[in-house]
Order: sequence, then C-alpha cells, then structure tokens
Amino acid sequence: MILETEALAKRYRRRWALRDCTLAVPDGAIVGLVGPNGAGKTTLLHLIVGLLPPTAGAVRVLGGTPDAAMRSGRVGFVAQDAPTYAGLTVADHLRLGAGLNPRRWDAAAARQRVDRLGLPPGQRAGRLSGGQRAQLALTIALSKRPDLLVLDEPAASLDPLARRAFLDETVAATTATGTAALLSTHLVADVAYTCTHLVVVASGRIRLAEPITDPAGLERVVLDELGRAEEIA
Ligand SMILES: Nc1ncnc2c1ncn2[C@@H]1O[C@H](COP(=O)(O)OP(=O)(O)OP(=O)(O)O)[C@@H](O)[C@H]1O
Repeated sequence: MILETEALAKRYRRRWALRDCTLAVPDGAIVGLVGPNGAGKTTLLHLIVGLLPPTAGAVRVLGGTPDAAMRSGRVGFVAQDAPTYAGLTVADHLRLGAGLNPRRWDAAAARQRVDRLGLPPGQRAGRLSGGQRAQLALTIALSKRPDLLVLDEPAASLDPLARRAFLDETVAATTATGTAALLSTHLVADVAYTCTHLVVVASGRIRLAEPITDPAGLERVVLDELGRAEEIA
C-alpha cells in the first residue's frame, strides 16, 4: 500500500474535523475524495503530507512517516490555493523544482508542459491568473515524477479543456509509472472520468471507500451517500 491511515483523527480545539479514518490506497490507484464543504477533505490531505499532526491514529505514506515521505521527494502535493512565489518567474519555479528534486526531476517534461500551456518563462507568478498559477504548481508536482500525487481540488480553477487535459495527464502518470493519486474535488464527473476508487467523507467521517465499478452511476452513489450522511447528522 502506498498510503495507509489507521483510525486517523484530527481535532481543532474542541471540534473534530476528522474521526476514525481508516483508508488504504494501493499502488497505481487514483482516489477521488468527495464530500460537502467542511467535510474534512483538506484536513485529511494535510495530515497525509505532514502539514498537520494527528490528534489520534496513524498515517503511513510510502511505508514511513509523512515527514520522511515528503523529504524523499516522492510525494507531489498541490494545496487548495496552489501557492506559488509571486516574485519568482515561471522559469525560477522550474529551477526551484529541479533543485529540490535533483534525481527525479523531468526537465524536458516540465518545459514542454509550460510551453504547451503558454506560460511565459519570464513571467512572475504574481502576474499569472489563478488558473495559470494552479497549472504551474501542477507542473512542478507532475515533473517530480512522484510515487504519490496529493492534490486538493486541483481542477477547481482550470477551464474545461485544461481540466480534461490535466485529468488525462494524471491518468497517464499513474499508468506509465504506477504513481498513485489522491485528489479532492467537488466535481463528481471528474472522479467518474479519472478515478479508480471513490472515498466519500461527510462530517469528518469516511462514509464510503470502494473501487469504482460503474462510473456512469457514480453521481447517484455519491448523492445517495451524502443524503444518508445528512439524515444521520
Ligand atoms: N485551522 C483550523 N482551525 C479550526 N478549524 C478548522 C481549521 N481548518 C479547518 N477547520 C474546520 O475543520 C472542518 C473540516 O475542514 P476542511 O477544510 O478539512 O474541510 P473540506 O472538506 O476541505 O472543505 P471544503 O470542501 O470547503 O474545502 C471544518 O469544520 C472547518 O471549519
């Protein structure tokens, strides 16, 4: 398993954001994480990449701690707001990515991707649009050739064509190299198009975690599950 959580939980002051979360993500899986606003998706992703310490339970990423996995450079993470350095250019970001990941960095793929997207190498990130900044952050995450991609609403700011192209790239990355991906999204159609597994979170609890066998029926499954979760709450 590339990622495992065991009874993972996170409390912010008195409020539980995530409780009793047990998950296992196999190599090559693309997991779509869906749930209402405030369900705990970002909290779960931040626990996985070591940005937050758990209140209880355990998380193992690539067989070790989240910190060790992140230090190894084998995890590509893009946070919800796709942070970039406003004062640095597109080319600076690629140089930074290369410097931080000297052994895995695919410089040709990174250059080709920014060319294809029309991101001018000399442009400062602060002057890119929100979607372009997201594309820059995604380029860095993909060009690291990670074993695990963790993406928080990666397609939210992309236009429909760019979104479809990005989803295709994610699938290509996982089929070519066995990379696994965990992506949170509100777009169930994207999960149906891309993902091999579905995880539904509501009110801080995993409601459903299963392989996707019927992409066409996925929206119904998600809506039914969220409806049940609301009744319980
Ligand atoms: N830093 C924080 N301090 C206190 N409470 C927080 C903090 N971050 C998140 N929360 C709370 O934890 C819960 C889960 O939030 P989280 O951001 O994980 O949800 P989400 O599923 O990613 O939501 P969205 O789809 O809106 O991005 C929410 O109730 C939120 O208010």
